[in-house]
Amino acid sequence: MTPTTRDDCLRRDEKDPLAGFRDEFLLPSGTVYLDGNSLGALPAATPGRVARTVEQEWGERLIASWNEAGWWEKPRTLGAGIAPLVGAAPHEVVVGDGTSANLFKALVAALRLNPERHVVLGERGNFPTDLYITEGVSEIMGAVERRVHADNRAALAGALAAGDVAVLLLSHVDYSTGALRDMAEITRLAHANGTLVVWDLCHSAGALPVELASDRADFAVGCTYKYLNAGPGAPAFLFAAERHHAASRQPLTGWHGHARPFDFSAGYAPAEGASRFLSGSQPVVAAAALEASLELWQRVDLGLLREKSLALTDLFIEATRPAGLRLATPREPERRGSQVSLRHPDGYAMVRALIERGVVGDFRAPDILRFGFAPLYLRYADVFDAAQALVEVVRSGEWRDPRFAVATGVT
Ligand SMILES: Cc1ncc(COP(=O)(O)O)c(C=O)c1O
Ligand SMILES: Nc1c(O)cccc1C(=O)C[C@H](N)C(=O)O
Repeated sequence: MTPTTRDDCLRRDEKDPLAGFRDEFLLPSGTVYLDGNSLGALPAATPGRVARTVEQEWGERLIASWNEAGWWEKPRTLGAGIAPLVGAAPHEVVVGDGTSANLFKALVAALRLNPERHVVLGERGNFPTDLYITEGVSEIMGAVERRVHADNRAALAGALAAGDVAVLLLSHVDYSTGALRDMAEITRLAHANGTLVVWDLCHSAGALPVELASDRADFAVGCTYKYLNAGPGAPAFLFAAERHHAASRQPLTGWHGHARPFDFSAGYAPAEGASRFLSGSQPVVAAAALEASLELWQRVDLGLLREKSLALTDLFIEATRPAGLRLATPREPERRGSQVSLRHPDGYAMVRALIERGVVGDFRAPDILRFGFAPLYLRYADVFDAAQALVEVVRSGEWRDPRFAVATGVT
């Protein structure tokens, strides 16, 4: 049942089995933070962990820490920490580089695994880096890029049925509308047409349970700075299904992906397993922040997380109805990520006015007011208050104040 009053929400908060996690985050007071789908909140354990890496591991033990503190192994140990959150085996995930770089590696590897074909199928309206990297990969690989509407099943099936698609790249959850795609069904359809699939998990890792192995995904990439709370610019992850390990050839053949890096030999030989997707040295200090957040994430029941996420998005959708904004997010729970998007041509000013009231969401062109729901640190009462604030902003017309119309840097 969707709570309908603030008192209902307070009662839901009292019974919430995930409520205790809120105290494990450092949140500014007086703010309802609905932008954890862009930059997640700071775990309370992170500053201490980063300080330990800097002061003790680096400051005191210097070079010895590559072995003693496990720095060399971090891409694999952190990958193993992400694996249960995305339904993968520990040795199928490595951490390193950024999402864009990992997309590049995964797309090239997938194209090379399907050498008879030369089409990369992407989706219209995907996050721009996915579009741009696909463009770059296609140029370098002599491939042809096509785009379909991912949520139009007939169009997707038709594009795959052409029989020339080497690889399909999709976002599991759309960054703009929050639409959740059926990974199992789409992957099955792609495979039936001889196509490999790369999934972008930026908006699903830590937002909902993901089942890469049982859904038969080929490759996946994702960032750790949104729902996984690892901090701005934190290292990303790459999943490669075990069945592709031996034959995969990625293009950024640096020494961290070499079979025997300390032989310092003149020729490249790929490492075993997903490690062959690594390239060069990784930001160890940033990795410490990811390690701290993953320790917290190991204790999260993803079933409970999904239940609360759907309850929060449902509450927000219902409680913002009086604002009269058009819903861009699917109403059916099984088609929704952990986000609610509403449309209005003056959405930018509305979001700015809302931020002034202490409710932080964001705006995505051309007309999307976007709100992310991180179940570990959001309370039902917060969501109720945020919805009320949005209704008041829209109804009062306070967003018409000219100072809210001026675009300001990063949004
Ligand atoms: C779907 C998606 N892919 C990729 C990215 C980002 O890529 P990178 O981490 O390389 O900046 C984002 C957000 O920034 C995203 O929403
Ligand atoms: N990665 C970001 C960045 O480096 C700067 C500003 C914003 C971001 C984001 O993550 C945006 C986010 N992917 C989005 O869905 O809009």
